[in-house]
Amino acid sequence: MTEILKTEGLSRYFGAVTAAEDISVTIMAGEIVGVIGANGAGKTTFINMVTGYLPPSKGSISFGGNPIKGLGPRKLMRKGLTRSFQIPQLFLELPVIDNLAIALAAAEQKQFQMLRPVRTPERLGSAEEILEQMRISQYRDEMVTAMPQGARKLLDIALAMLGSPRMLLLDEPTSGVSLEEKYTLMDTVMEAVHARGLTVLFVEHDMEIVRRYVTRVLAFANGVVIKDGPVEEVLADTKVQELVTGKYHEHKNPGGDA
Ligand SMILES: Nc1ncnc2c1ncn2[C@@H]1O[C@H](COP(=O)(O)OP(=O)(O)OP(=O)(O)O)[C@@H](O)[C@H]1O
Repeated sequence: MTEILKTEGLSRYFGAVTAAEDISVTIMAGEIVGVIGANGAGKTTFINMVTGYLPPSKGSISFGGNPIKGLGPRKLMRKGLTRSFQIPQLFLELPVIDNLAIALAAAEQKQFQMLRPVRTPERLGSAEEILEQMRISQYRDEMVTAMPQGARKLLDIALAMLGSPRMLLLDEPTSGVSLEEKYTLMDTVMEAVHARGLTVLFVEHDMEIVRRYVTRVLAFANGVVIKDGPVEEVLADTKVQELVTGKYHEHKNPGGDA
């Protein structure tokens, strides 16, 4: 396997708050890695730094062997590193197909030109292909507001898959999705991930989802990676149980579903 993402000493401070400290991880191409940690552990801060949404205070990041620190999200997207969000970032009052066409237009153009038509045959073709792969073709011409939460999440992930990325960072893909829908959603996402040969790193609060879909886990606590290893080994670790998994169930999963 070849290395795809490497961070060394990655840190981020907000005044006196240490959101992330000295994060050094190497992800190999094709790995499916889960990121776990209690609320405020630094998971989103880490993802934001890697995807160019937040400048690190210290440390380095390389993607495909090249340094990427300082590059913004659009440049990183063109290099093949994309993400989805905890709360889907969608144009709610536009049809689903236009959300995809606009994302494609924005990715293609150096400067987004509002007055050019976004529905070109090529973009519609790519958009329809990904809608089918994510099993949400039935919403093609619906406004995003007409979609249930699970379908919105799939659309947000579909947006991240446009333009043939190599690596996908997903921030809580199953949050806000009902227990019954979670597995269908993840099965669909993972099928697309495998079909496209993507590397995935995803933040997840549901340990059953983590067990089922990832092979390796990074456990965060207080801005630090306290354990990195095979899923069962990390979940069996006493420190992880003390600082991570116990807290989840109290804060995030009071009814077993967050
Ligand atoms: N913009 C900011 N300004 C100040 N502090 C911040 C900012 N963003 C994050 N923090 C702090 O950094 C720490 C890590 O936050 P982060 O959002 O990365 O945690 P998280 O693990 O993603 O949590 P959650 O599971 O709740 O999403 C927290 O203490 C948080 O309050």
